[in-house]
Amino acid sequence: MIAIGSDHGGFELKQEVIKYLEANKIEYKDYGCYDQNSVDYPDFAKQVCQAIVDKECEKGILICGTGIGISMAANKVKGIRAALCHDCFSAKATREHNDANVLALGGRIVGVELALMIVDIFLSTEFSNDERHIRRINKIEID
Ligand SMILES: O=C(CO)[C@H](O)[C@H](O)COP(=O)(O)O
Repeated sequence: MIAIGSDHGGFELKQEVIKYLEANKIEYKDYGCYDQNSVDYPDFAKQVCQAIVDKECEKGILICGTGIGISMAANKVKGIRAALCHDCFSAKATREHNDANVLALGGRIVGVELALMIVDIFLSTEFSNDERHIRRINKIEID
């Protein structure tokens, strides 16, 4: 199950990502927002990240205007490794090297086709399980 959330700046792209998930029969839960009215991105980051921490969802996708604020908020949550990716290489590398569990996107930055390619790579790439990457990820964790 994928948790997805956005603010108003990411709303349009979130709807496109949802269409992609549905077309590919990928289960998801939409934590909002549900229209283009102005909202605060940390509220949606918190809900999506909590779903992952609670193991209700395996991974998350968070979208705001730039992807920056929402990834900052997500990375404050213990156990969350959010990666802001606007290219395919980063999406692959962050799964293989960082075992990122949240993908952040900027709805005002990236086009739909590229965003969907990034989502596809992020969701289909496994963590390498390499000892050096595990060691480094463990050093990121906050108390
Ligand atoms: O990208 C964002 C945070 O990083 C927000 O989507 C952006 O700041 C919202 O801006 P506004 O309230 O002017 O629509």
